[in-house]
Amino acid sequence: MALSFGQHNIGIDLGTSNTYVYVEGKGIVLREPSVVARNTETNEIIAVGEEARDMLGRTPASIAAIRPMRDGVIADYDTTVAMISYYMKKALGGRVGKPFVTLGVPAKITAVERRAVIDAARVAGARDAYVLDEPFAAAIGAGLPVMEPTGSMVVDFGGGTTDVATISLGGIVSARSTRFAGDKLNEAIISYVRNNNNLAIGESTAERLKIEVGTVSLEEAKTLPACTARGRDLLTGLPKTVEVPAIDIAQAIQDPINEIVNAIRETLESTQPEIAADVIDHGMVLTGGGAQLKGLPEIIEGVTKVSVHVAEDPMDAVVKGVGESLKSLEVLRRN
Ligand SMILES: Nc1ncnc2c1ncn2[C@@H]1O[C@H](COP(=O)(O)OP(=O)(O)OP(=O)(O)O)[C@@H](O)[C@H]1O
Repeated sequence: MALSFGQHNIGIDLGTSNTYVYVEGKGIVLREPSVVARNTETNEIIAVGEEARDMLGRTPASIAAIRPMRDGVIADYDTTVAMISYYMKKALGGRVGKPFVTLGVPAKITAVERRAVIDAARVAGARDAYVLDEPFAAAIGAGLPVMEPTGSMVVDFGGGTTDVATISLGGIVSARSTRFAGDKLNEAIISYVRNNNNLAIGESTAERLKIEVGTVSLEEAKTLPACTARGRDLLTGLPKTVEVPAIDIAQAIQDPINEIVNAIRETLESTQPEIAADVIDHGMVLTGGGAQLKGLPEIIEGVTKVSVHVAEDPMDAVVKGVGESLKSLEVLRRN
């Protein structure tokens, strides 16, 4: 679409864990955590992004560090508006004029949840807003031939949802969305360490342990060093440090990983035969932060017998795809 002076198109991956922003003509300009810190009395915004993330689990009564997105959808509308508005201004720098905004959303959310994302972007200052299904965007971002008469399969393993979809001829053929994703892995680690080490740890510590170990393979985990976890001893109530073996972390995340592998298997089972045949030929592509877990492609291949590839820069795939789609914004606007 030809833009007149002062108009800009931007694409946003409004994720449960991270928000990425793409500005047409510039590419990805911002990658920040989806966290906002507010003063609990005045509601004033104190920090957004990394600075706010560092406050998670460490705030006094006067400050609330909030993750406004949960399970892929808006959980706190006003805070989401404030976050989008902040990131839009940051991404556009001093540029004037309201942008057209396209946002990625999980494929299986309700019409009301979709509407809330569009409204939030408009209230945050968008001239107008559109949404694009995240697995479709991820497939574009991963370079899959989404417009061709051939079946492609993508698994977008994010923080709040894992979206699984088969795509052909510019549309989603079948999709599944499960809330088993990065946050559920963190919850599983918190509960494992609580039960095995009598230690209460926070979300950020669980996230660090998961990324440090970085594997779902029990064999590989046996070869890795233990991780240090600090938290509150549940027996004495005092601060404590423990060494958690890597195998414990890999073990802790087995159940949610199995749920994700099941969602992939079920999607394949409900796929039309021609699409299934294409997927066998080309394999499936993993995107999102969770795609970086080592051993995951092998587990999925073992269950589905389909080859699995991890996209280049898997966390950028959705925003890249949304960015690519801005070129067809005229089509989105007409629809
Ligand atoms: N190296 C890594 N190994 C394992 N998990 C990782 C790694 N890096 C990031 N993650 C996880 O990926 C998730 C974030 O991924 P991503 O930014 O793609 O999700 P999101 O877009 O915010 O979420 P959603 O799409 O579900 O709304 C977090 O749960 C994070 O812990």
